[in-house]
Amino acid sequence: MRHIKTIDDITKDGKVEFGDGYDFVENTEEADAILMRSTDLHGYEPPSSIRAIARCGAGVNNIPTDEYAKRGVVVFNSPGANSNAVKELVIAMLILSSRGVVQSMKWVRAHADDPNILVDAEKAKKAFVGRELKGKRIGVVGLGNVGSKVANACVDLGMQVYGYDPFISVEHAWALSRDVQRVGTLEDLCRGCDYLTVHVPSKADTIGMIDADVLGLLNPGAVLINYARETIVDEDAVDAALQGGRLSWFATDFATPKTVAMPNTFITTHSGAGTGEAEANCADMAISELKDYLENGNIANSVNYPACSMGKARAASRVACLHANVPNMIGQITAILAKDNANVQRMVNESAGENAYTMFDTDEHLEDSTIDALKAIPAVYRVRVIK
Ligand SMILES: NC(=O)c1ccc[n+]([C@@H]2O[C@H](COP(=O)([O-])OP(=O)(O)OC[C@H]3O[C@@H](n4cnc5c(N)ncnc54)[C@H](O)[C@@H]3O)[C@@H](O)[C@H]2O)c1
Ligand SMILES: O=C(O)CC[C@@H](O)C(=O)O
Repeated sequence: MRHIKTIDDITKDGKVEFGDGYDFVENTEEADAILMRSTDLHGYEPPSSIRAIARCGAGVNNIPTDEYAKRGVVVFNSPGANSNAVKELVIAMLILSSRGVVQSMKWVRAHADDPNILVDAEKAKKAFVGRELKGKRIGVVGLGNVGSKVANACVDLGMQVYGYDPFISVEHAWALSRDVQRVGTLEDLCRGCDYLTVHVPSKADTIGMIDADVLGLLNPGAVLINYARETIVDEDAVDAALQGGRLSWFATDFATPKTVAMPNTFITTHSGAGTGEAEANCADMAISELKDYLENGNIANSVNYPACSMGKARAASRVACLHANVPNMIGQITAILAKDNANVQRMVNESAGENAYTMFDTDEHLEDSTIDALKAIPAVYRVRVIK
């Protein structure tokens, strides 16, 4: 039996199914893996029983992924699984910030007792006249799972769409409409935009990237949309731009003490991914990643270890070593296996950044002393006997 600890409400209806051979535990010390969403794990040291953590969602800025890699804990996310949900809410924010929808609905509620409301509403409506999205210029920062979908949807709305992503993947470049014009700098993206929407992860080069200089390049009365992370915008600069009229509206998914005090905001409760479909997609992806890792040692969609697959574990034994990406690791591992006279059927070594993963199948089970010798290699973080 493998044991799973869940943190956060994974799905609204509570449905989280791993199937036969798994159960859920309260005590993390008894768990093999953690399934989670947005809880901040910085400062939290997982017990040694934890071999993997799967984040249902895209952003992993709530998890110290580098530190966990060095403890031999593989962190997964669920890329793209909630991107349609975010795209739809971003489109809603484009419309809400352009058409006075909320203000007009508020007027109706406030005049609910007016017996002539039908006639008076006709007079009131001129206060809520908006503008159309068609023909307006939008800049999309980050053209990954969410940004590429938002950009394509904006093309369909007849907008002039510009995109900026120096690290765009081949997959997303292919998915992007040919009507999205890519630019090489954030400044070129922002110059003359009526709308700016941000879809990048929170990391060193994106924190505070939407600052006073960038905002100053937008057209007066522009709209800023942030459904990525609160850290990406300089909140003081956004506040000043709203007060000074450079921005007419700021739509954000992050209710920080500063954003809630700003004028002209649409603020939601980190609800970009808040649909039953997105929750189920994220949970399904995260669960299958954890199961394949726990049962077969395969890694897909990890944010701190390389992708690696040897299919189902069918040989007598399968062992995985999580280690630093340094020279002579394979040499050291095979030398230890040779001492045990182990016959290796297959071996795979993959690396990503500072970390690497070596997995092999053998004809027979290795001696305990062999496993201990592998663990004793200085750059090895963890050795797993999967089978
Ligand atoms: N509000 C929500 O509920 C919600 C839901 C999903 C994602 N998000 C946030 O949105 C972010 C994006 O989500 P995604 O699924 O599209 O992720 P993704 O990884 O598919 O795409 C991110 C894109 O940003 C690009 N990028 C990275 N650094 C950049 C930089 N300095 N300048 C420009 N582009 C850069 C990457 O190349 C990538 O294409 C996530 O990291 C997460 O923080 C929020
Ligand atoms: O888990 C959530 O509700 C939000 C997830 C979202 O922010 C993400 O990064 O995918």
